[in-house]
Amino acid sequence: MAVAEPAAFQLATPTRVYDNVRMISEKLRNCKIDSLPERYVWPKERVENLKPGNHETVAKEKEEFQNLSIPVVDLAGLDGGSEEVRAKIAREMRTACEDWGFFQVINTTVPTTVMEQVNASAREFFSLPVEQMEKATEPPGKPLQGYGGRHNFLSSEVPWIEFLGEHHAPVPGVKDLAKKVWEDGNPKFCKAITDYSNSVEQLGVLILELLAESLDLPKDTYSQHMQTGHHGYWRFNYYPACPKASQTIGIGPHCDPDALTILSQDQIPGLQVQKANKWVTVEPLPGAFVVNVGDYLQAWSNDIFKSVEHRVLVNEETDRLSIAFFMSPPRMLNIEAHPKLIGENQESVFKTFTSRQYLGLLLNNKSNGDVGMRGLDYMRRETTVA
Ligand SMILES: O=C(O)CCC(=O)C(=O)O
Ligand SMILES: [Fe+2]
Repeated sequence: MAVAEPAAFQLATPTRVYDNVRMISEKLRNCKIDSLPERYVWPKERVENLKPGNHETVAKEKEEFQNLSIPVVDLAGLDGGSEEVRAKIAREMRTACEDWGFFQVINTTVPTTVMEQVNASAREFFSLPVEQMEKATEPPGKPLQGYGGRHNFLSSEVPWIEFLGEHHAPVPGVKDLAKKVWEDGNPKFCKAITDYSNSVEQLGVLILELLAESLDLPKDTYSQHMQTGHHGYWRFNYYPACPKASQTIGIGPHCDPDALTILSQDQIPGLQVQKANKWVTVEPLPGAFVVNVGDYLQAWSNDIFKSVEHRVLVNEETDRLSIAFFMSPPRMLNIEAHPKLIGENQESVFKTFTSRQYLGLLLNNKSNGDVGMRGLDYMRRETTVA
């Protein structure tokens, strides 16, 4: 294995304290400032074709891209127990994961009340005074946990986002997090997140089973790694309205360093997926989840499924909330393709690696899309890591 184990997850630059995006948004709206602070302005070389994330953008794209849109897979047929229907749904997912790396699922078993409660909890958190939200800020060694809102990490330009995230597995972190923010530990908030994480994780397991079946592999090929010691991480992404939406970005282009991501977005468009050199906006569908292949699933599938670059636009008038759940195998598990997917006398496309090594590689800033090479490209057999 050519990639060295990281000493510790480190930030490229020390954290400095700035206004958070909600404060800047308010100052812009009240004309206390008339332009975006420089660190939020993303140069054209780094992000092409920025525009506000709104329904007009979706409508224009539909015309321009001739209705190109990410596939929608309807799970309703699974209830009937028919094997043919299950195989058809699995095939649809496979095609979507090969062609797009993304699809939306509708008619899932995730209860509407669970989604209503978790959305309300996210909104409750992001309406707190900044000082209270910041009680959930983690030290720089944990850049993606707790509350994040005054960014200065990974790149010189910072994204227009506030987030709150924690592990659900292997050890659920929500209670400790809530205790820091609310004196009584907000049991309702903890329950909402726990119920949501459990339901969405179950949906993820089902999708991983269907994807394994679609490749003619045993059903539990991937889902077996989501039973114990696996990582489930939830994150609220909150993008306040930005009057200068064409100058900044909610999340810059990236691929997800996980096996599978399941995302619920509100009805404000913003998520864009790279397809045939175009940024295609994912049209919000009520009750749908956006599912995407992460880097580990691409490796597991021996490059059949694609972990595809995506990014998030912000809206000029309205805030946007998305709730993500990231699923990964245990940190020390060797990630490698099933032998059936590797041709005779051939090697797998990717070297064997663990997610621990992989995250170390990303966080030590070898690659985050910025340096022209994706993290997973470092794991291709033909690549030598310096
Ligand atoms: O907010 C979204 O729609 C997508 C968020 C995302 O890509 C992520 O959290 O990794
Ligand atoms: Fe993502």
